[in-house]
Amino acid sequence: MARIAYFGPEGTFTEQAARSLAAAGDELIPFETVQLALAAVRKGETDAACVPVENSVEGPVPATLDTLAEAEPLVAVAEALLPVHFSILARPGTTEINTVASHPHALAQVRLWIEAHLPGARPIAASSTAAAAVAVQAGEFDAAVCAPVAAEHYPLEVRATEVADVRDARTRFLLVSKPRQLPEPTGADRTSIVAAAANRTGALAELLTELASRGINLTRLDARPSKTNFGEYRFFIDFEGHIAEPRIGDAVAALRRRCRNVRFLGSHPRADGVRATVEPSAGNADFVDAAEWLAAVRRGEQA
Ligand SMILES: O=C(O)C(=O)Cc1ccccc1
Repeated sequence: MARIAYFGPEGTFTEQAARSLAAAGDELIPFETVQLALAAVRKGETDAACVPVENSVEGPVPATLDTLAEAEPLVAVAEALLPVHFSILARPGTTEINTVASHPHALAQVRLWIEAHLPGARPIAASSTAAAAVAVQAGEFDAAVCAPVAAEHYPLEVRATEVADVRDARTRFLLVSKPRQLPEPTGADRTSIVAAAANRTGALAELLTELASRGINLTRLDARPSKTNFGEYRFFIDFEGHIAEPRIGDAVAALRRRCRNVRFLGSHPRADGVRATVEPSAGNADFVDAAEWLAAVRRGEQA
């Protein structure tokens, strides 16, 4: 039985994601921020943490990326992909809605709906969708934009369901733990790293070329400021494949050679099950064959 921290409070999308990743009997423990959920794993208070990492409409979740890049290393061991549509909750009897609170990612995804259905209502940023529900319950705001499950946790009235400006929006969540034995490769895996490229002409292009030349398909590239030197960036790179595979290991070792700093953020099965596309001559068998041939040449057994 594992203890799993999640970005809460109860009723967030992240709780839904954590439930989908947890095994029977695991204990789920809410934390008010992404940083606190990840700190709980680092301190050993929990075995893992579930946090949002990217949204198909709003892009990366900066708190997650920055916290994974700093302090003691953590690695993603699994991921979940949730469809994201929202319920609008209000206290029973509320007639006028002047303020609508939610997580900034949620507000950004219902801006048009609010303009059309609650004209003039002021959007208010809350730490999470469920924190907005708590604030509405306390009378601080009139309505909250929430995950559908929030209606089961808070005594609020559901005013609208299936709200979303963009159909089929999705958010990807990570289950993160201290570095430990990696999940087995499945053929449909994702590897994540964060790299501080040297501050010189072509440094990022060189990193990407290390991946491209080994036929590795990127699934995400985000730049975040290093925070210490203005104009210096960290690059978060996700790509298809598992670090146990020769071609992926070869590429990550090349990045380690080239960069001031590389941190491995995990290899795990993709939630969408999409198998890696491998270019001709860039398959694992090709890398193994080339390494065996080279070893034989070096032993003087082949030319
Ligand atoms: O606030 C939440 O419920 C979260 O889990 C973060 C989030 C916010 C908006 C869309 C998806 C996830």
